[in-house]
Amino acid sequence: MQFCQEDAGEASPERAALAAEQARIGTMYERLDVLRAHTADQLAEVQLQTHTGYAALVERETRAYEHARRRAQLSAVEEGLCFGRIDLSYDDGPEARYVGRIGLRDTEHETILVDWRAPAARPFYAATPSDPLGLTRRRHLRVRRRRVTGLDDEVFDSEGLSEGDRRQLVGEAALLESLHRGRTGRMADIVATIQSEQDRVIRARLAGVLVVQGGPGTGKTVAALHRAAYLLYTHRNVLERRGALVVGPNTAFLRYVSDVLPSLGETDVVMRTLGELFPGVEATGHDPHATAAVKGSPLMADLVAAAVVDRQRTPREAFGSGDLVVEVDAGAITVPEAACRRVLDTARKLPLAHNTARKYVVRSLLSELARAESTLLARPVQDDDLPFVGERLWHEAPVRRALDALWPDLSPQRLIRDLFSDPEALERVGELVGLDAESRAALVRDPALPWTVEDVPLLDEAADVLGRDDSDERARERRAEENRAEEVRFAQGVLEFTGLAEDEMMNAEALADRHRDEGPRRTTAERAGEDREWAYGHVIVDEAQELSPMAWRTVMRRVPTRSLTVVGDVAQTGSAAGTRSWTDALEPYAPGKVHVERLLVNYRTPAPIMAVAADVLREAAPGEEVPDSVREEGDAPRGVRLSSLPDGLPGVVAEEVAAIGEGRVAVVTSDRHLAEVVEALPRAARPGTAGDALEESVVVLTATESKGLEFDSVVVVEPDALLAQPRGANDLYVAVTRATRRLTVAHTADLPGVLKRLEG
Ligand SMILES: Nc1ncnc2c1ncn2[C@@H]1O[C@H](COP(=O)(O)OP(=O)(O)OP(=O)(O)O)[C@@H](O)[C@H]1O
Repeated sequence: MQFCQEDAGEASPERAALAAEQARIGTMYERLDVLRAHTADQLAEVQLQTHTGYAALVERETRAYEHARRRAQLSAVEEGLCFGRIDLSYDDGPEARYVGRIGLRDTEHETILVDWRAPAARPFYAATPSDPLGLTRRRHLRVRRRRVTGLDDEVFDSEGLSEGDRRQLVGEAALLESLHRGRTGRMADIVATIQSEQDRVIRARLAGVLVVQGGPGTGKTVAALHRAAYLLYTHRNVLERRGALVVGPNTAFLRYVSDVLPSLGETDVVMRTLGELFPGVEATGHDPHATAAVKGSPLMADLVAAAVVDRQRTPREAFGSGDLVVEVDAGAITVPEAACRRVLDTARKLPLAHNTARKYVVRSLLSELARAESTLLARPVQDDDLPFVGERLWHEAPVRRALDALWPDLSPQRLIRDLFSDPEALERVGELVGLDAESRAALVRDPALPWTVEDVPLLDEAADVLGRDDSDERARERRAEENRAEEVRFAQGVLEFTGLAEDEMMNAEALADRHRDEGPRRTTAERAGEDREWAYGHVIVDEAQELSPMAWRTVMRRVPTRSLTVVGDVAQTGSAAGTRSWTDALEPYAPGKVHVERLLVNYRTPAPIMAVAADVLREAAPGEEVPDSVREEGDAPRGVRLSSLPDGLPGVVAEEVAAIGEGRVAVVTSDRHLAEVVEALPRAARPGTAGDALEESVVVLTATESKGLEFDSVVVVEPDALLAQPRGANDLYVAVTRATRRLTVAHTADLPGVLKRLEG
């Protein structure tokens, strides 16, 4: 049942209902205005405080931080502050509960608006006719600029409604209205129209690995982002300290989804592509399919470990002589082979990473060299003095060079660059771990080339095996830890003294953390983003089917608690070493703790386009189900035969631009035709160039780049070339499922069999 301002008659009950809701909504906005003014006053007042001393400073900074955050939150909720109402029936009478972006209380502390993430709001999303959760009615409110423009009611009246399907949509009219809106190049939040199957995903418990598997357009991404907002709200204490990380396939995608969390009032989340997970490297390019397949394979972990051992050499391996002979100022000094071997064997057995064990190697060999020098000079030296003599020798270049050749200080970049640019080393190390000649050849690269996305997990693996000589740092940390308990006690005192503890603005641990070395200005997200070893409280991985076994190792290092949301569709896997089975990929990391939820309804693509997609899916992933489209009706997809791309494509694209009006068109092509398509459409945008390509009216993308995105109209170019790519059927499936309204397939050759439906 649905009504809006325009169709409400003079004194109709509908008009009365609108007026009543308008009054309620008006009260909420009045309250919002009061709170905003109050928060602005509080912030100004805090900023003017001039008391000195640590407690006053802490109080000022904590209050300023929280007031500023509250102010940002209050200003982000202006549009769509309240979007729903649920009516519940209790023995002692009915209750009407309003649901919105944030919670609000009136001056009497009575709740006038429930935060959408709060347990009290759950029935709004989760109730179905077969399980109404105590609701008699659910109402969606359409509000524009503080004015109630329409209502959409569902009555959960057991007398009047038949047993419904559990998957029945909630608020169908509100949902369809939001789905019909033109695309803007940025994903919007769906807080007003979350569906019950999505709500289960959003509110699932924090612990363990939640996999959200679903076909294209089933709302996996948007549900995962709402889950992040929900978790940050519900588990603020844990997540504020450890932070949350969202991993997406590329920067265009991250930009596409970047408005969702701020619109839900959450800004403190780290968003990274896989190519950015290793601080200091920003990889965007990909390796060719064959190389990517090798680099993603779990054998690479063995290869990296073996490459490190390969750099730990005896004098014979490094210089061709059994003894270590070094030319120093005093003359040639010699450490016998047996002594060298003893030091190196011991170092290899130490339970230490390579760079940490180096300290032992260097110290021990310097002592041996010091002894050798004293023999050469016939000047006996006491054992106690060896370190000093060694220290002096360390300043002689030949000594450093010799020790570096035996056990070098290695950065991950140096290890991988040296290995991949040295076919002999690759052969030596590769053979040890069982890597065949073809795979070894695929790894050889020019050291001057930039890192690829597929290199990043290898660098991360190397960093793990190499370790860092962080003994100074650790000594500092030990001292800091000793102070920490004291600081937490002190912070607790400050919180109690200032009354901040009662306001629940902050806990003592978080306050103590904030005032440690780094000072209060850096947010958790900033600190986490720069630290490779940061352990996040929760990690969300989107388009997760693209992750190789090596990439999973990288992600898992960032979340030792294994609290993850993994979002993807194994039918869309395009990358060479991508995931085919969630269980195989994830169970080893969290045995018994992997839970798969399936989303089955497609909110993006109308049924006529999904019929085309279904034919492609049978080829790409036989046995996988095509999700049901919410929208039955839609423009018929079409095939257009062109004499050539330059002659025909601009006309097809112009027709699409005209057909969709304000919306966005994507031209999706194979890697092979990319340059030709770009040339044929000189005014179309490309990702990675200035500005936001997705906000332009026409953008050209490869199938890989189009993953996770959506457009009002999609023109797929030369489908046979897409099919000919490795995992080409998956790529074509991705391409044809990006459209929200129109799909055109432009081709110069015959249409491939899977698209025969478009002939005629
Ligand atoms: N409950 C909902 N209300 C309104 N819009 C929705 C809802 N669920 C999903 N959508 C919309 O459907 C579209 C597809 O959602 P999303 O991109 O999250 O799907 P996906 O499953 O991640 O797709 P893909 O696998 O193709 O990347 C988006 O525009 C999203 O806003």
